[in-house]
Amino acid sequence: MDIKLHSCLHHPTLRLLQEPGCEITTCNLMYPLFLVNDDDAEETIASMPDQKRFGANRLRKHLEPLIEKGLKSVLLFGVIDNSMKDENATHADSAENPVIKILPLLCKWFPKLLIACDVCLCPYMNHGHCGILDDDNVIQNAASIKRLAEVAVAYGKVGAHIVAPSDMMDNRIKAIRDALIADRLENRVSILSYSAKFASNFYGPFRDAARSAPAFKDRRCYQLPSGSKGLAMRAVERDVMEGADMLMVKPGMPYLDIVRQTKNLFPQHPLYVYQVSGEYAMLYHGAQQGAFNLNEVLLESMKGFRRAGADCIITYFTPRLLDLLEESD
Ligand SMILES: NCc1[nH]cc(CCC(=O)O)c1CC(=O)O
Ligand SMILES: [Zn+2]
Ligand SMILES: [Zn+2]
Repeated sequence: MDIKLHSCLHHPTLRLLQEPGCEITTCNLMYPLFLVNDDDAEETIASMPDQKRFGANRLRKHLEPLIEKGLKSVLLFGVIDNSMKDENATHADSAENPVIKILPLLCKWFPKLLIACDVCLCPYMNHGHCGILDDDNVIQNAASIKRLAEVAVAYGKVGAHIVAPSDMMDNRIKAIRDALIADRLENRVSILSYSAKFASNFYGPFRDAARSAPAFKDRRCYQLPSGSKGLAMRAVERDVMEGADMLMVKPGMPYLDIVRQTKNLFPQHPLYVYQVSGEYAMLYHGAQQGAFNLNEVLLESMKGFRRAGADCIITYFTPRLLDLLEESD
């Protein structure tokens, strides 16, 4: 018999039935935001068109309509002036940190919003690396994870629901887990580990947005080589054993096999995928040059993440997707 497939495809609802588990709802999206200290700031980011760094007041105005459209969760990044950076990332958790300042306001303005904080030292370090360096510019792992745990606890104390360490130091999840328990925050704060985070060229635009590019060398001594799948799975496994509540693969589109492997290995852990700044820029500019329709290509990329096994997609396109979801109702 000739096998017929077109008979499954002639109606939109029939087509949806062929995509089980790939639906995109507001719960499947997390929106990354860059926060700065000047309350009235709304700074454009050259490398990331349509994305901005917000001060508290502008952030509130920006988020109000998005919450109306169903925005469920955000991921916060603090950005400070270079003059405030030092060798110990002092302002990662000081009273002058924009995340520490704005988080309590966000909780008050939007009590239902799920708020995650990126935990790293690079945006607050004068050298731009994700850990503390010794005199030979080598990462001091023990000192780094101690500092990262302090930062995670500080974000937890001001109301973060999720702390998301992106630094990739060894055993940071255990250090953060222990510190949260010591401060009795373990029932109020989840750990979303950037468990399979690859050293990637796709982070370029972000490093401009967050002013967090390393001043010398690169991050290959602590982020994964792009071809490594065994080591990626060891990293994921280690983070699960150390107490990660949720897992992440980053970047997204070039690493869909890793998304699938991670989901297969730990199906019980919610899995995030980060469609990073370079992917954002690539789709944005590609569409602008007429290579494809942005909305169409965006929805296709979302389906791809879901099909590969991602439960939640961290994407700068979240506002656009919220509009698309409204239209499709
Ligand atoms: N550790 C900081 C951090 N957290 C998230 C990203 C990348 C996000 C993006 O590109 O959108 C980076 C950059 C890096 O590791 O160099
Ligand atoms: Zn970092
Ligand atoms: Zn190196």
